[in-house]
Amino acid sequence: MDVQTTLFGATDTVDLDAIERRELTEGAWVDIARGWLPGADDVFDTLVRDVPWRAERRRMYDRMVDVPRLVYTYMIDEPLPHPGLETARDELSRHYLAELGEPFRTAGCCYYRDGRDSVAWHGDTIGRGSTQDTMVAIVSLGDVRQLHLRPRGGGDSVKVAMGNGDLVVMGGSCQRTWEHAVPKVASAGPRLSVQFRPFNVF
Ligand SMILES: O=C(O)CCC(=O)C(=O)O
Ligand SMILES: [Fe+2]
Repeated sequence: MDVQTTLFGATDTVDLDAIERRELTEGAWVDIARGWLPGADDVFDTLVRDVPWRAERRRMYDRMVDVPRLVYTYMIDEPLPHPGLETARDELSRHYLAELGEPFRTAGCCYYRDGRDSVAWHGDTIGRGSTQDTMVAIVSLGDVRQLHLRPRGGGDSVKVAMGNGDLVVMGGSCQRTWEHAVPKVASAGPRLSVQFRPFNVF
């Protein structure tokens, strides 16, 4: 019996055969695998309960504003709050090793409580993402939200729905040549995002 079979039962394994790649411009791409994470409902419940969620405030020009989502980042070697996430990270590391050249090490978590929570346009360019190709692998849990992507130089944007258990991987030059956002919506239930990143990519 392999680890995945032990954790999730014989029919539930983390299957990366069903990934579809969408090439963007300038060497950026997104991989999408729908319903990828086994036991997504259980992972959602556990994360809502057990992640030490933090509300952050940021300086915006001359005033402090609430960051419109709750966050917590599991750093290198910090145990993850659900075994399914450890399996997912290790399976992603194995699947992408030849292309990425290193494993996924950290897990950033975001909690979008309702449609008012969001993340503004940005690239994950703290650390190496500003100069090197890298990957950010997102596992989405809970209600559906849209990941919007747009080329930094201008051009058509791309919208990717992220539903419960879906995997969306941004790769290649995506963090430095494109930006991404999760816009506010009129109505949405809670959604969690877990972003696996290699060392020194934030
Ligand atoms: O909610 C998401 O899936 C994306 C979050 C994100 O882009 C980030 O935290 O850098
Ligand atoms: Fe991001």
